[in-house]
Amino acid sequence: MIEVERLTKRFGRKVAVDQLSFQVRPGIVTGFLGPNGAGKSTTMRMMLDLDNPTSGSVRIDGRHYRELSEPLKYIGALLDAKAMHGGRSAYNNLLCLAQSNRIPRGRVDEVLDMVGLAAVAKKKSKGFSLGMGQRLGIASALLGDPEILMFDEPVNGLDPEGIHWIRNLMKALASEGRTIFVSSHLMSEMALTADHLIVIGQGRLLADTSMAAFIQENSRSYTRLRSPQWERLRDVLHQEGYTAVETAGGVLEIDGASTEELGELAARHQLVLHELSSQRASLEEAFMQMTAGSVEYHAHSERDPGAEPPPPPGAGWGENWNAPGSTDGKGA
Ligand SMILES: Nc1ncnc2c1ncn2[C@@H]1O[C@H](COP(=O)(O)OP(=O)(O)OP(=O)(O)O)[C@@H](O)[C@H]1O
Repeated sequence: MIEVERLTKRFGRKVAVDQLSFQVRPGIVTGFLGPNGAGKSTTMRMMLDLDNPTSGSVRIDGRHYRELSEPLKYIGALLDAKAMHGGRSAYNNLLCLAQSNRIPRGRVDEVLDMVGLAAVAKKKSKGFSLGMGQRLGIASALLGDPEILMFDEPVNGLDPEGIHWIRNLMKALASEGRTIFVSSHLMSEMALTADHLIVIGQGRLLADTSMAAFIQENSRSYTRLRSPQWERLRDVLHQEGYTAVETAGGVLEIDGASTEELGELAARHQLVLHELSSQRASLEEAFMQMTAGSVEYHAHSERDPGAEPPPPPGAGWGENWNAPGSTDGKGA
C-alpha cells in the first residue's frame, strides 16, 4: 500500500504537485494518468524519495522511503530506463544494484531471464535499443522481488510483443497481491491493464476511481439502432416514450435504454433491425473529456491559429449530455 497525503512540490513559482492525496492499494493495477506536465513524474519521484516534497508525505506500507533499510525489497521502480550505467553490461548493472541491497547474485540471472535479456546479459547497456533499455529497467524494478512496483511509461519503446508481455506481467504481479502503480500516455493500453485510476491535472487530483466508473462518468453511452424501417421504428420509439436521435443513414441513437429492451420492442412491432449495439466511449475519450480544462500544452493547427480554447472539465457535451431522454445527438 502506498499512501500519498497532501503532497505538494513547488519549483520556484511553479506548483508542479498541489496537495495531492490518494492511496495505491495492493492486488490491483492502478493507472496514473494526466496530460503532459500534470505532475506524474514529479509525484513518482517524490514517492521514491528522489525529490523532496515542499510539503506533505508519502508512506510505503506505513513507512517513509528513507526508513526502509533495503528499499529494493519493498518497492521496485522503472522511472527512467536510461538511468543505467551505459559502460556496464546489463548483468553488471543489475549485480551492483543487487549487492547494495543484499540481494543474492542468482536473482540477477532470474530477472534477466524474466525480461528476455539473458542472451545479451554481458553486452554493454549503452548499445541497447529503447525497448531493451526498458526491459533492463523493468529487470531492476523486479530485482528485489518487491511487494510494490511503480512503472513510469513502461511500454515506451516496446514492440507489440513487448507491450503484451509487460501488460501480462503487471496483471500477474497484481494477482499475486502486489501493489502496481503505472503511468502511461497510451490510453488503449491503460484500458486493458488498469483496474483503478488516479487522474491528475495541473498537479491536482481529478479522479480516484475504478476504470469502469471513470469511463461511465466521463462519457456518454447509448444504444445504436439501424433499420431499413427506421422511420417506423422512430415513431414506435416515440410512442413508447423513448427519445431517439436521428443520424445519417437511418441510424437512431437512444440514451438510457438497454439493448435488450430495444431489441424486444423492435420484435414486438415486427421491425427489421440491421444493427443493435451498445456504444460506450473509450478511455481515451473519457480522459480527454475529463482533462480538457487542465491541459497545459496545446497544439494549434496552422490553418486555425485562432482556435477556441478548450472547454472546462465537464463542459464538452453540454450540461445535460447524460440526462435520461437527452436529445443531444453527438456520438460518444
Ligand atoms: N526540476 C524541475 N524544475 C522546474 N520545473 C520542473 C522540474 N521538474 C518538473 N517541472 C515542471 O513541473 C511540472 C510537472 O512535470 P512532470 O514532469 O512531473 O509532469 P508529467 O505529468 O510527468 O509530464 P509528462 O507526461 O509530460 O511526462 C511541469 O510543468 C514541469 O515543467
